[in-house]
Amino acid sequence: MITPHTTITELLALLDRWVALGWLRPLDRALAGFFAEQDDQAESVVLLASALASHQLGHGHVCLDLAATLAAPDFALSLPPEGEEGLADAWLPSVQLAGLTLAHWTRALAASALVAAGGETDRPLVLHGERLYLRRYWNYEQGVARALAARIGDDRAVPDGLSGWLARLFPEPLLLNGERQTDWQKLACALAASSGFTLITGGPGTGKTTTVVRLLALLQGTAEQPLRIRLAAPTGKAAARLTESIGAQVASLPVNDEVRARIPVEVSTLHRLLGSLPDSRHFRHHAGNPLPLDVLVVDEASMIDLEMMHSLLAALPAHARLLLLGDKDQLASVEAGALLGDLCRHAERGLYQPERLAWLEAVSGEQVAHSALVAGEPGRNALAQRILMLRYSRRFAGGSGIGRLAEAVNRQQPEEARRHLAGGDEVATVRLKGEQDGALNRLLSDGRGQALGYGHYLSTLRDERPAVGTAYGDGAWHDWAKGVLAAFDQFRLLCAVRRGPWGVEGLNERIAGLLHRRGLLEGKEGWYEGRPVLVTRNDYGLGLMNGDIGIALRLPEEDGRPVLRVAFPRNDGSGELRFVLPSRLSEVETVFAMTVHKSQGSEFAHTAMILPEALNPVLTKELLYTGITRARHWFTLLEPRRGVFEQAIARRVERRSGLLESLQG
Ligand SMILES: Nc1ncnc2c1ncn2[C@@H]1O[C@H](COP(=O)(O)OP(=O)(O)OP(=O)(O)O)[C@@H](O)[C@H]1O
Repeated sequence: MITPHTTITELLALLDRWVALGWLRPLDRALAGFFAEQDDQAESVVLLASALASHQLGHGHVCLDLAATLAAPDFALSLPPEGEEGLADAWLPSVQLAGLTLAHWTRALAASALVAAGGETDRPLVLHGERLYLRRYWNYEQGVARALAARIGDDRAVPDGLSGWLARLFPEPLLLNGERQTDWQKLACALAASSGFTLITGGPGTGKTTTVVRLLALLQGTAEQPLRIRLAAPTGKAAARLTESIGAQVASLPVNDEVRARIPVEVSTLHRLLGSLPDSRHFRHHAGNPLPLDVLVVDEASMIDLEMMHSLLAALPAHARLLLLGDKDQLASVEAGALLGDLCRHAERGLYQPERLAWLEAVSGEQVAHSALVAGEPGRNALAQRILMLRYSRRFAGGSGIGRLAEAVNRQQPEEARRHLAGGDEVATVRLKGEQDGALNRLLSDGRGQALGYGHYLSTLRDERPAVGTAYGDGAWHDWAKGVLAAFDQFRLLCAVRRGPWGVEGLNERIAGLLHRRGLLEGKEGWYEGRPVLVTRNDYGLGLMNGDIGIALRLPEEDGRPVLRVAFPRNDGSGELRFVLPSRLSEVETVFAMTVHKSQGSEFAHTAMILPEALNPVLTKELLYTGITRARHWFTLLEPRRGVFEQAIARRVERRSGLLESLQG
């Protein structure tokens, strides 16, 4: 157990033990060892804090929150990792840290030569209140806070004729059951038209894309010079999805062709926008070489991590408008930082200044009314004036089971959520009896009712294959591959965890085996036709990004010989495919089942989510909400044990960062 008297040798032995258990990364342990060499006076609790701060980065936290760590060590540090409950209890942080007090820990850190506690710039660790940062992440957080603060203060001249434009772009009053409702989309447009920085948050189908397309029309239509507008998203998949939805929206805008032609319909990834440099965390665009644009829209902003946000803000010219779109209730990025969640912490309550609200009402002709709204305090809540939450989902309007289930989970109402799970065709739950449960196998291959399973894409693969003898280069191969990829997106199994019987790894093996047994797949190991794969690492040479999904298909070579190649969508809005030989793909894994984290930015007509048998650190209401909202038409919850769903609803992600505090000064 760690106490103020623990020696460095004892501490490093504990860290070694945690590494051996797979609880800490070798990198986290190495950092503590490095600091021990740098400072022979270092106290063991300082070295411990450095290893834990590094460990927390691997779990998405920008810093180590000392108080939260001591209050609930195992939960705060996400230990033991999923699937290892009950093992090695003596090594749990709750046991090992029991002898440490917050007062002693912060005092030791503040006194350490390794730690900047009063603005020193040459120390590798930074203590701010009860939060300990590795220097690089402190710099990112401060950089982002400074850049955002400048943009939050950036009021723009109100475009000429704003009211008229709003009336033209939003011609119909929003009616719900015959009653007039506040049109938050129109308000978001008014808010964004008068700001250099706007954040629009809303659940699935609340109209974020529609709003931004209309806003872009308004900005182009009222600009003196044509504006250079760029659209981006954190992943290729999210970019492709936005590209798809934006095209139709632009086509139906009530504006003249000149304005319409100036609204881009292509969406790139943030990496491509910034110009990623191979094998480097740096980009071609930065403060010294800013992006050549006037307006930047970033969708799926919940997936932007702190480092990316730092790079993005640095590369954005001061005059450019920035619009962030996203769903604040979704899981944050896997990397450190939960920016959207941090920035939107008060979005439900609005916190608009009375004069700002009065202006918004006057210019839009809307009445701002919602029971959750609270007025902002005079001279405060500057950030809140730039944020608008869309509150009405058109996709999940009225009686939608998926919408109601997602909302109940988001509001942490387990009983209500359970009621929605019981009702109807759209949403269903299946109680599993074991790993080889017949109902599970049927669902995976055949789906349920109209909701499809994996058998669907495999029958597309088999039945729509071009006739024998169709030549290499014939467009029929391309169309077939596109059809198979689209059919695969009709259904996906999502898992909360990677390990254990209900984790991605085991399930992928079992599903391949199942489909093989049923004669739907020719193989179940290695490369076989129909194998769906997920790219797990960016490969700039091949133009594949982490998260891209492809399917192995047999196509003819130039000489007619059939060869297995993996078809990937290009994800650049072109609708084109790229075919890659399996031998060139080293960082891929089979993806019948995928984690909820990896599914962010994607949607499937039928989404099934399987929970593990016991609660573990990753199970939170955000994870459930993100999984449920991946479903477009049908959602199925698979439960090996009753009760885990309810327990997960009761827990929230608590990402540690000081961004909001820094912004509010
Ligand atoms: N003001 C509106 N009037 C009519 N239809 C609308 C309006 N706003 C949105 N819609 C429709 O509602 C659906 C969802 O809108 P949109 O795609 O803009 O939402 P979103 O929040 O961007 O969704 P996602 O969750 O996919 O990101 C679309 O079919 C869109 O055409």
